[in-house]
Amino acid sequence: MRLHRNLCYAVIDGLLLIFNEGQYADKVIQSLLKRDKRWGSRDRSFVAETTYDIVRWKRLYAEIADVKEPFDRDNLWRMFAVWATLKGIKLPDWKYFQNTPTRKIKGRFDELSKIRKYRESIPDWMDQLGLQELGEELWTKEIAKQNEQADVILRVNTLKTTKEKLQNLLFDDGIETEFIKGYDSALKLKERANVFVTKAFKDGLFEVQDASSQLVADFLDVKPGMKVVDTCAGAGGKTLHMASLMDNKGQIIAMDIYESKLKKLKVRARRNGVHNFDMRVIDSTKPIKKLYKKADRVLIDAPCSGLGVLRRNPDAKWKLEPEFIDKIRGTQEDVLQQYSSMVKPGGKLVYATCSILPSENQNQVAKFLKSETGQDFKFIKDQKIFAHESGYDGFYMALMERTK
Ligand SMILES: C[S@@+](CC[C@H](N)C(=O)[O-])C[C@H]1O[C@@H](n2cnc3c(N)ncnc32)[C@H](O)[C@@H]1O
Repeated sequence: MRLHRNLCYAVIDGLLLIFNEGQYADKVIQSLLKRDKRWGSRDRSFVAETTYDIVRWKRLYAEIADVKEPFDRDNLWRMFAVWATLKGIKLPDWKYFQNTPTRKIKGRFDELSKIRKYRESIPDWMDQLGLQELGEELWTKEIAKQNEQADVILRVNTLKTTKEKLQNLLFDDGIETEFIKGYDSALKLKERANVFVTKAFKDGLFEVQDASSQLVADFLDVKPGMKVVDTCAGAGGKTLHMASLMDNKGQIIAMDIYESKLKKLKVRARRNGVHNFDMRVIDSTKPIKKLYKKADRVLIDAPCSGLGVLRRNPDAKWKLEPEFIDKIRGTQEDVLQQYSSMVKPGGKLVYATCSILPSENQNQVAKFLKSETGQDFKFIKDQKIFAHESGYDGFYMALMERTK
């Protein structure tokens, strides 16, 4: 591979914004990709993937390059040189790469690879937390997998098409996909591609949604005609999936504390041809009280640390803080207590997170079931999904039923 100067500059500019200005990697990359209309798909994927790679391996590369935060441009060029050297890319004779100690870089890499927190490039606190919650063996395997690039998975919108038809349409656009056993509506891209520019996407024939996340709507066992509350709906990935499983029949009430997120759901729903839903912003306890014991199904897709989805959000390794995880555990407890009240007797409740930590998952469910509110519920089953076992995002889901 030959390095092109303007593409490398774009990566360095992006890293400055992500590391020093605290901007989100996906947003920064999106805007970097608009920089030069002449860039082809290879150039764009170089910028996106190199930036993500250096974000993912920040701690390891900074340690090897012997640079400290806040990084200046020279520091970032040194980290870039580490990235290129470890990838086996020949460094051009630009001033930034003069005197790059190639052999020393490889030696430092071998040395640091013996220590998990450097090898997996994670903060000390995260390594301790993972170890404490999952134990050495599980944590070591999972965090290694969380550093791999995630596949692109589509969820076919069965309101508008079938898996086979969509596969053929995408094939005509040069995008090859395959079915995934055990995931009814999923298509996996054989190679990364920008699927958002396809006519099939604009026509609402699919959404991008990880395979693990696609299991949640099925787990809740929604049926056409039911009254379903999606309490933490956000931009509605799971609302849309449930609507298609319900064949647009019945009612889904999508709630969130942020109106801006629900507005995105509205746009997606229009594209998907979903119309069996209403939206409610949770700005008081009123919308919850109004639905007391009214819902056949309630989904709590709870806010969480996101430690199961580091593959697609590598900058979360640097943005997350242990205090935030403590706070979010409190929110998880609250939402379980409050939102479970909407399930009617005989109705079902799913609590889900994209975390792999027991303290956000099964321990929360156990605490809920022991509480006074939880006395009205019985535990049916749960599923703990680890990326290193499934190949998809780390996830948790628990199914409960209201008995009285
Ligand atoms: C895991 S995300 C939801 C993802 C979404 N269900 C999907 O499938 O695309 C969690 C959501 O919970 C929302 N949230 C945070 N605190 C909340 C609360 N107390 N009540 C309701 N929603 C909350 C966040 O705004 C966020 O959209």
